Amino acid sequence: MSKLRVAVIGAHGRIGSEAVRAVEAADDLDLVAALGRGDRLDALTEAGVQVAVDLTHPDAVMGNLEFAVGHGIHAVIGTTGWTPERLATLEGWLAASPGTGALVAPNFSIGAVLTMQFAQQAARWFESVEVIELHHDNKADAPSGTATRTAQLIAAAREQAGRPPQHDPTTHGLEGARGAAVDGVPVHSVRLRGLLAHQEVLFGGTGETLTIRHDSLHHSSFMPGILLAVRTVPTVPGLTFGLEHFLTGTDGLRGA
Ligand SMILES: NC(=O)C1=CN([C@@H]2O[C@H](COP(=O)(O)OP(=O)(O)OC[C@H]3O[C@@H](n4cnc5c(N)ncnc54)[C@H](OP(=O)(O)O)[C@@H]3O)[C@@H](O)[C@H]2O)C=CC1
Ligand SMILES: O=C(O)C1=N[C@H](C(=O)O)C[C@H](O)C1
Repeated sequence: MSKLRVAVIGAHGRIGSEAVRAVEAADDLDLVAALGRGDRLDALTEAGVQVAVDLTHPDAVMGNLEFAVGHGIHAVIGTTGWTPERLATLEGWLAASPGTGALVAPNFSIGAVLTMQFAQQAARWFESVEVIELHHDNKADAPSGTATRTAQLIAAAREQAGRPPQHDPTTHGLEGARGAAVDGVPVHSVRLRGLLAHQEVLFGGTGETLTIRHDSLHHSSFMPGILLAVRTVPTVPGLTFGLEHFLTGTDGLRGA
């Protein structure tokens, strides 16, 4: 069977360089392009790329995707900074390129995906909830894509359960002290040298709290999810948001 022809865009970055190694090590995948800043996107078509993995920057990702999707190249996107408007634009490009698939994944690690699902499950039962995300000190976006998605899922679950908006009695204090409200859920962003990617979801009820914590300790934590996404996205046309939609069995979640 012929190997899937894969490109990594952002190939010299923290996660991109790890993705290059993971794709190279996979028997069924062929890394045919590894693009960094300033490289021409034409290299994707010249190399006959079938799936492009974007791990760049919120300022770069839309241009990369317009080119890739416009040329019928499936896309796996880990780059953050997604807004409803950006997703709608990507959906428009996909609609004009029938058969092309794109997965936008706020987080490729299984633990982070489960954290979001557990948080969604817990949300209906607790009065208070706050999200704390902690990342390395070079991260461009805040809150993280994962924390934003987690808060959105929590807010939707609370609304579905008929929970009223959270009570916040704060009337005095410094701007920002209560974090950023994502759909009404406070999200606090810590940036600290030495960290990689971590998140705590804190729930509070009568006389009890529940904390769900996830830690990505190394960029290898994202690789089984990226490889699963690369292998799956050509079979799922249109836009998919969240790796959970590709997690149909544990057998797909392997390294090389
Ligand atoms: N979904 C997930 O599971 C994960 C997502 N991420 C996300 O991935 C993105 C990258 O993170 P990280 O690796 O830490 O960041 P880095 O800054 O380490 O890497 C980004 C790389 O992309 C390069 N780049 C910038 N613009 C372009 C462009 N137009 N074309 C090609 N390359 C470009 C940068 O080059 P230069 O150095 O010259 O700027 C850099 O080498 C972030 O948005 C981050 O949030 C990260 C980890 C997991
Ligand atoms: O920038 C990072 O490092 C990460 N970005 C993603 C996010 O914003 O959620 C995923 C993970 O947290 C690592």
